[in-house]
Order: sequence, then C-alpha cells, then structure tokens
Amino acid sequence: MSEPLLRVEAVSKRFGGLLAVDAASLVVEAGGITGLIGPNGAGKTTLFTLVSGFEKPTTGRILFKGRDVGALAPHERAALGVARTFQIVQPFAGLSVRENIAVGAHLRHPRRDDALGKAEAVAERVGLADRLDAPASGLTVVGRKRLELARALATEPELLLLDEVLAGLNPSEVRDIVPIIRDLRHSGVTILMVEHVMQAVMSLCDTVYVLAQGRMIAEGPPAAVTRDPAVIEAYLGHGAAARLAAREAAHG
Ligand SMILES: Nc1ncnc2c1ncn2[C@@H]1O[C@H](COP(=O)(O)OP(=O)(O)OP(=O)(O)O)[C@@H](O)[C@H]1O
Repeated sequence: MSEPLLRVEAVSKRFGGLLAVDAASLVVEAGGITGLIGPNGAGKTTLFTLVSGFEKPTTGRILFKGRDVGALAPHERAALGVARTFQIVQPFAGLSVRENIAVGAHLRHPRRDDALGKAEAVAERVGLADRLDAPASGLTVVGRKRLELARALATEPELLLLDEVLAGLNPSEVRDIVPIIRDLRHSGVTILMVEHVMQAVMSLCDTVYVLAQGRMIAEGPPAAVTRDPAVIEAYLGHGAAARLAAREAAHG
C-alpha cells in the first residue's frame, strides 16, 4: 500500500497536568475527506494544532508524505502543503477581502501583483468574487467563513485542515458551504475536518475518527461510527447506548 498523505502516530500533548491528546493515531489518505469528531474538549483542535505545527507533540510522530514534520514550524509545513483554518476567524480587519486572501497567496507568489491575482481566482472558488474590494471587517459570519477557507486555500495546500467551518451557520448557509468543500476535494485537495454538524460529516466524509478525552475511540465509515456504542456513550454519557437500544426495541 502507498504511504498515506498524513500519518499521526501515537501522538500525545500535555498541558501541565492535563493530557489533552493521549496517544492518538490516525491516517488521512490522499484525495479523500476524513472527519474528526468528538465531544467538546476532546482534543480535536489540539490535534490540529499539532499537525499544523503551532504546538509540538509531547510524544509521538507526525508524518506528512512519509516525512517526519514534527520539528517543523507552521510556515515550513505550509510550504510543504499543509494549511489550516481557525475556529475563531480573525481576518485582518483593515484590509480588503482581496488583500486578506493575498496574505495566504504570498507563500507561493512573492510578487504582490501575482498574489493579488491568485486571490481573485481563490475568491471565485469560495463564492467571494463579488466581495473582493469590500473590507473584510464588513463580512457576515458566513462571509468570514468563506474568507477563512480562501486564506487557507490561497497557500495551495495538498492537505487542508478545516476546524469547524460550519459552526455558527444556519441550515441554509451550511447548504451553501458543503458543496464548496466537496468541490475542493474534487479539485484534488485532501481534507481533514473537525466538525460538529453531523449531517455534513455524514454526507462529506469517507472515514471518521472519534476522539474522546484525548483518546481515539473509534474510526470507520460515518454511518458505522455513529452507531458504535462507545461513540454514543462518549457523547451522551454512560449507559446511553443501552438506553437507546432498549427504546428502539420497545418501539419495534
Ligand atoms: N494551550 C492550552 N493550554 C492549556 N490547556 C489547553 C490548551 N489548549 C487546549 N487545552 C485544553 O485541552 C483540552 C482539549 O481542548 P481542545 O480545544 O483541543 O478540544 P476540542 O475537542 O477541540 O473541543 P471543542 O469541540 O469544544 O472545540 C481542553 O480541556 C482544553 O481546555
């Protein structure tokens, strides 16, 4: 078998007395959409932070295209093709949408004009083409999510880490963004996404990993994972899987 695009091997991250990620492993195959779900505080964002290089693992290895990238800084990983979005979107408020996206594009287009040109092409892909000259500070919540996607995409990643891009959106906005994510995958970008919107996870992801209290407790196709008693218990509490099964049996 060929090497997966990303391999996280028994990675742990300790913050003082708290083991936020506890010997977690996952693989992301090139060309797919892999989901990372789990209850609040499970360690999902921390794992993203480790893969993108903003924090270093306490133990374990992170391999991108077979290369150990654990010691590399975020900009070095970005140059190799790893980009992430942030859960809390913070655009450069004084800059236009075009200039914000160009900040990402500068990684591969050092000339300002080239970066601005690249920004236009990326804006088109995320539905911001008509907002290019607007100040980023004036964008709505969904507009900021599009911008966050665009800034990451402008670095021309092979692996895109999406941290809750659908959080805070209403159902119609979710329906607008989901096809953009699907298109990105079809254009060849491999995606690892942290997401709480389960309908989107079910429709987008080939494989889902479940993190609970820092540990990887399940992996597999989304439909199987959401039926897994260990996953139900992690979300709903001890005994929940048995209660649900009893209720289903009672209602035939
Ligand atoms: N820099 C840090 N310093 C100390 N503790 C941290 C730090 N970052 C995260 N934590 C803690 O690590 C644990 C995991 O947090 P993390 O944000 O990774 O969870 P999450 O699964 O992304 O949660 P959510 O779904 O709520 O975003 C939490 O208890 C959090 O308080």
